[in-house]
Amino acid sequence: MDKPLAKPASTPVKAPVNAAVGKDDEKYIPAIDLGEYFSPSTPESREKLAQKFSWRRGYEGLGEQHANDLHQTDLLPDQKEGFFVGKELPLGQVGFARGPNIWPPELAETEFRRPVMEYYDHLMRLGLKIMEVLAYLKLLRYSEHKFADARIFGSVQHTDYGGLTILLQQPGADGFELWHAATQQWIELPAIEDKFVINLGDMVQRWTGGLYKSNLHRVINKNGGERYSVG
Ligand SMILES: O=C(O)CCC(=O)C(=O)O
Ligand SMILES: [Fe+2]
Repeated sequence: MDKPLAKPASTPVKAPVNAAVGKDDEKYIPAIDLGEYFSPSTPESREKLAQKFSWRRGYEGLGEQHANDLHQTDLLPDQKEGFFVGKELPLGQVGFARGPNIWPPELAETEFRRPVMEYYDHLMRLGLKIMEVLAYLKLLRYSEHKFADARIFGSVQHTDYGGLTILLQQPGADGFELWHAATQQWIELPAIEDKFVINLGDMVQRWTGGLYKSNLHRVINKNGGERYSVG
């Protein structure tokens, strides 16, 4: 059970995070002084934190976010600023928003960095709980491919609509094919023992602004028998 991180009553909280996550009977309220964070001592100290990094951590300035509304295109930039935090990672990571956090140097470790990361860890655990509700496992059996109709496949070409598909295929039971857009051809992916095929779905493609692709794939079971997979 996590301990609430509430500050002692004697400490003034200028702008507490307005979020509490119910966990059984307890509430987890991070004691993060946002007022302190958003009032840097000098504009230069704020500038040092700005999100000029490719991994998009740190400060995002007032008016930098400009959402688009398809029905009303004359809307102006948002009047909010933000601070983006993620898992603490070394430099040089491949992928979306992955790298070290950019912390405000003028705020004490115990006042800002530690409660922010503790709340981040708490939300990660909550996220996993929510994923338990959304995630499912499917056990698949494919018929042998002996169809005259060219429109019939074990699994017709598609992209996965969700987040992540983790596929375990029976060794030797090939049949998974991946569309390689650059060469405009299907690539056969052999089923290898102890190896997963990870498919990213449409939601991840949208989420990462297209950096990670929801790739087209299909299954043709030419193995001369049934084919099993689990995902
Ligand atoms: O069975 C396989 O190898 C692929 C299954 C698949 O593409 C899916 O379930 O979305
Ligand atoms: Fe799929």
